[in-house]
Amino acid sequence: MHTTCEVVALVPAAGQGVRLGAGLPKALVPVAGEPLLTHAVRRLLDAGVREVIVAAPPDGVEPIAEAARAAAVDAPVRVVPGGADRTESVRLALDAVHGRFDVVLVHDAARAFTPVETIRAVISAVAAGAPVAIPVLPVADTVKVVDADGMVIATSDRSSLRLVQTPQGFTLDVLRQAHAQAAGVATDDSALVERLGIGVHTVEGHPHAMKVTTPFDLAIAEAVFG
Ligand SMILES: Nc1ccn([C@@H]2O[C@H](COP(=O)(O)OP(=O)(O)OP(=O)(O)O)[C@@H](O)[C@H]2O)c(=O)n1
Ligand SMILES: C[C@](O)(CO)[C@H](O)COP(=O)(O)O
Repeated sequence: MHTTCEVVALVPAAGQGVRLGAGLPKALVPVAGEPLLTHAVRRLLDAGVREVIVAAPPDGVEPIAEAARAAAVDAPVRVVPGGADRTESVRLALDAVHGRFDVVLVHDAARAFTPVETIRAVISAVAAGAPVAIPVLPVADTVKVVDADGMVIATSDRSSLRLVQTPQGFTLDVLRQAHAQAAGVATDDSALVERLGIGVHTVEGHPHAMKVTTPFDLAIAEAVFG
């Protein structure tokens, strides 16, 4: 990694975790005795990130701040109220970035176990000149397109398909431009950049960057990382 590279990370953690159904915001759900958010922030700091800005549920900022700050002694963390969807939460965290950074990462709290090496690979790609870099994995299953009745319309060519993970890395200018100019909600931030016609680079993702979405994912996380 470029040692002089200044990196800020935005961590959308304002989701309720409806699909997990744990009865508390997903970022606070424990694995190995610590909240998902604590694991996520610790790995970002271990990868060399200088500042972390977390988007929290607007009615629950304090417990999120506590979980984020538990990642390290004097953890350089700020917490802002998040939005109604992931895109808005990222934009609100982005609005809170002050100063000059070479790279901005956007990283789901729910991908709490992303290896430090994967985070560094994303940072290095942007530091080396990519305006945007995202970690991806190949698709292992056959993929079909279905209609509203569940009938198959087509079988996709999976050789050109990739599963997309986080952190996603950007130059600050590109991420700001994407959120200012690319209208509408998207399921990831690189899609906003695509709408500007800017090329999105990929780096190799990692199975440990799995998103904890369902109770089964949580059981896997506890079995592997607990
Ligand atoms: N309004 C929202 C919704 C989601 N997120 C964050 O975006 C990441 C990816 O979202 P997802 O895994 O879908 O989390 P939830 O929205 O909490 O899940 P669900 O859809 O099951 O409620 C999570 O870290 C989540 O906290 C956010 O910051 N603000
Ligand atoms: C950003 C993301 O993790 C990339 O795969 C994903 O798109 C988030 O989707 P979600 O439906 O909001 O969990």
